[in-house]
Amino acid sequence: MKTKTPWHSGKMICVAVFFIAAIVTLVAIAIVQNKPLEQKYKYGIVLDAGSSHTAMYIYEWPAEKENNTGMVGQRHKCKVKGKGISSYAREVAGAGRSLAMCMEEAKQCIPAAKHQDTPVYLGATAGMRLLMKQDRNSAVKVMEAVQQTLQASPFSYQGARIISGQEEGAFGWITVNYLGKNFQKAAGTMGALDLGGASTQITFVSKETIQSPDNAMEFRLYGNDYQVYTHSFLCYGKDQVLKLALEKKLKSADTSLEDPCFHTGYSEDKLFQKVFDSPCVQAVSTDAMNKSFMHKGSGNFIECQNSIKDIFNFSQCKNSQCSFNGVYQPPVEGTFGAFSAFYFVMNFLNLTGQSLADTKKGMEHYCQTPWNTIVENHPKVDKKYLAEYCFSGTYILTLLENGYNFTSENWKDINFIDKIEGSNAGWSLGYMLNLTNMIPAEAPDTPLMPHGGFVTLMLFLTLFLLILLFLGYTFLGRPSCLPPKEIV
Ligand SMILES: Nc1nc2c(ncn2[C@@H]2O[C@H](COP(=O)(O)OP(=O)(O)OP(=O)(O)O)[C@@H](O)[C@H]2O)c(=O)[nH]1
Ligand SMILES: [Ca+2]
Repeated sequence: MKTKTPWHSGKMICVAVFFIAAIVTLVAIAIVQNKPLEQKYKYGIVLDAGSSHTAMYIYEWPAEKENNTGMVGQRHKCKVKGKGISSYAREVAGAGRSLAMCMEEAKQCIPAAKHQDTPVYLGATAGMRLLMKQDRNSAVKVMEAVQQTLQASPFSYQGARIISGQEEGAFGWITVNYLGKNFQKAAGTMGALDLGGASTQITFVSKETIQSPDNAMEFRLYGNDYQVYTHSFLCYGKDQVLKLALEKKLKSADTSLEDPCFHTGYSEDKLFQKVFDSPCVQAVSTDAMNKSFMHKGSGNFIECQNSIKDIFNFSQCKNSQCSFNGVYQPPVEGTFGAFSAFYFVMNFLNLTGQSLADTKKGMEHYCQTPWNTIVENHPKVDKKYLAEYCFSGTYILTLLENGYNFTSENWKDINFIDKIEGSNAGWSLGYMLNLTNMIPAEAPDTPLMPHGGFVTLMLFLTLFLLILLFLGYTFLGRPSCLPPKEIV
C-alpha cells in the first residue's frame, strides 16, 4: 500500500493550482500596469547665431526620460536666409526680421498646445564677439532686435546673449559626448573640434593638470568628474583666417595679388575693404579701403601652406607646451569629432577617412587643378565656396598638424562628423541641456531591469512553475479535487 505524502494530497495540489493562477493574474496585471504610457514629448528651441549665418534647432525628448543620456534628439533644423546677425550692424531691425521665417516653421513643427512650455534660447558666437569689439553700440542693438522677435513668439523666451568662447567649446564637447552616450561608458569621452566662420574651438579631456585657469573647465556629469581643456581662437574661423592670410600677402599699393591658395586661372577683382573690414586685421586708411586688387590663383599646396603658417605665431610659449600664439595646450588625447567647416570642407574634398600623408597628397592634387576644371566638375556648387576649398583645406591641415600638434599617428583619431544619431554636432544642444538641467551631476536611478526584460522574466517564471506543476501531476498522481479517471 502507498503511503500518502502531504504533497499527494488533493488539497495541496489545489492550493498549488490557485497559487499559479494567482501568479498568472499577477503577471497579467504587471504587463498591463507597466505598459509604456503613450509617449509625451517636450520641445526646446535654440538659435545658433553664428558669424556666417543663423540656424534654428528644434529638439524633442520623451517627457519622462529627460535625465537619461542620449534621449534628446534634433527634430528640425531651419537655416535662416541671409547672413549672420552681426552683418546687420547698420540696419539692426533686419537682424530681428531675419529670424521670422524660422520662428514660423517652429510654430508649425511644435504642437500648439506645447508652444508656451517650449523654451527658446539664442546664443550668438564669434561674429557678435567681433562686432562687440568693433562697434559695441550696434552690437547691443542687434541683440535687442533679436530679443524682441523671440519675445513676440508664442514660445517661452529664455534669453538671447553672446556666449563666451569657453562656453562654445565646452557645450560642443557636451553635445558630441551626450549624443554618443559617452558619459556612461568606460571608454571615455571624445574631444570636440569646431571650425566656424570667425572662431575655432578645441576641447578635450586631458590627463595633464591644466596649467592655465582660462582653459580649464570641470564638470560632474552622470556621477563622473571631467577635467576638460578648452580654447577658442577668435579670428581663426575659416572666413576671418582668409582675411588674415590676405592681409599678410597684400601691400596697400598692390593692384594685383598672386595667391597659391587659389586655383590657376581663378581671377577676381576684390575690394581692399573685403579684407580690412574686420577687427582681426590691422586697420588701413579709408582711401585704401576703397581700392581694389585683382586676386589671381597660382594653385600650389606647399606654397599655400607656407603662407598660411605665417598667420600662426609658434615662437613664444610661457607654459610647458603651446598650440600657437602663446596659447597653452596639453598634448591632444583620445578620439576627436571635428564638425562644422572641418566637416563641410573635408567632406567636399573627399578627405575624411585618409591618412595624414594621403590627405596632403589629395590637397596637393586638388590645389593644382585648374579653376576651369574645378568649375566644370562641380557645376552645382556655389562658386564662392568652390573657390575657397583649396585655401580652407590647407588651413585645416595646417591648423590640425602645426597648430594643435596632431601627427601622422593620431590623425586617424580625428573623425570628421556632421551629425550623430540624426542631431547636428555643435554647441547648441549642449547649451540647451545645460540650461534645462537635463544633464544630472549624479547618474539617475534606473530600474533593476528594463520593462521588456521584466515582463519576459515574469512570463518565463510562470511557464517554469506551470511545467513543474505538470510534472508533479504526471509523476505524483492526480489531485483528489479532480473527478477520478474512469477505470476501464
Ligand atoms: N562648403 C560649405 N561651407 C559652409 C556650409 N555651411 C556653412 N559653410 C561655411 O563654413 C564656415 C563655418 O560655418 P558655420 O560653422 O556655420 O560658422 P558660424 O557658426 O556661422 O561661425 P562662428 O560664429 O565662427 O561659429 C563658414 O565660412 C560658412 O560660410 C556648407 O554647407 N558648405
Ligand atoms: Ca558656429
